[in-house]
Amino acid sequence: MTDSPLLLGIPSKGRLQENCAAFFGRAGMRFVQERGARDYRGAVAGMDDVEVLFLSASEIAGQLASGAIHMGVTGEDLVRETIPRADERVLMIEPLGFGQANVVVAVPQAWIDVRGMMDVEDVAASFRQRHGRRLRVATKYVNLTRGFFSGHGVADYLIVESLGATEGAPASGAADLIVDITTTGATLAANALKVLEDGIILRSEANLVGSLSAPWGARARAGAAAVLARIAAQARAAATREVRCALAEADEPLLADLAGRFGAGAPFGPPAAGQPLTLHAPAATIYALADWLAARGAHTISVSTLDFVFEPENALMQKLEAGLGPTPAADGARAG
Ligand SMILES: Nc1ncnc2c1ncn2[C@@H]1O[C@H](COP(=O)(O)OP(=O)(O)OP(=O)(O)O)[C@@H](O)[C@H]1O
Ligand SMILES: O=P(O)(O)OC[C@H]1O[C@H](OP(=O)(O)OP(=O)(O)O)[C@H](O)[C@@H]1O
Ligand SMILES: [Mg+2]
Repeated sequence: MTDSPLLLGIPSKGRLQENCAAFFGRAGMRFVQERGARDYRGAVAGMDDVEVLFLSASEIAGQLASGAIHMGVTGEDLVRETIPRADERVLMIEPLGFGQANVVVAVPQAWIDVRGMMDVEDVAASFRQRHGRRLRVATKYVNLTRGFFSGHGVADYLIVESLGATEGAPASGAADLIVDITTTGATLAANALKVLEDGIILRSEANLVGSLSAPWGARARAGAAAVLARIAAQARAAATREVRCALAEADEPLLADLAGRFGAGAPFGPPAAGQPLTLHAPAATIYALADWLAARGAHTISVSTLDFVFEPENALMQKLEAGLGPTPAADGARAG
């Protein structure tokens, strides 16, 4: 009986690739491609239960939906567009803080009276009368567009499916307005387009996503637990500073006061006589915390960053386990 390792989809090109590699790097995961950069399968050094597949961001969304991979990094825009009723088929485990982009409705700047979706509804209604045809929307986000337009009562329009350079469609006459993704707005501006005031369909960013239809055997779960433990430990470390100081009366009431004022904990307890006090404090509080400690006679208040803080409980793995339900009795049967 075979039990599949965790199949983890990582963007191999495009906007998300570099940030994604850097993210896993910070979490202590180094990808090994034995046959060089063109090898589309890989491993993670020191993680036997994980196999990495290098795919495009849109393929990752598709393979999470079909259950061909267990976990992957992709944009929420692709998840919502590619997977009907996405919340039944995948679990958004954690937003990753990169790959931010908005899916928006944009119209020619020359349409000065058109500011919001209500105006688009008016334009759509009068378009056939005035031009003898329906309003045309160029996009590759066909499903997101349909949902958003129907939510705003716009029905009389035609989608022109676009495979690239969507922003050029109004100028070339291929469509009248567009739905596309934007980050800086530079491409929209260069094409004399403007975003409607209520035209943000989705605020997207890269997410760590789990598949609810993949065959989650014991080995895949062990692989996920290993990956999520490092990610959680890195995230905890990034939000925390370790503060050490010499302080004569670091007793329980003082520690309670520190927790209440600054959210600072003493994970190793009150120090023994003559030993330094070690605190873990939210990064944003350390200057105020240092002042407060100094006012109480502390000296050599030393602040350091941390690489990892591992704790026995892992909220990310708990979230995944809750979404997956209990391990099926005969894991091996479907695993490859
Ligand atoms: N400014 C941006 N423009 C487009 N996508 C962005 C931007 N910023 C972040 N992204 C994210 O990157 C994802 C992948 O986009 P990208 O164009 O890099 O993919 P790709 O590798 O070209 O894939 P495909 O060949 O399937 O289009 C987007 O769906 C989105 O989630
Ligand atoms: O708001 P901006 O910062 O200008 O970015 C938006 C542009 O970037 C993306 O294209 P990309 O460069 O990924 O090329 P593609 O269309 O070939 O995927 C997107 O489709 C927009 O055209
Ligand atoms: Mg692209």
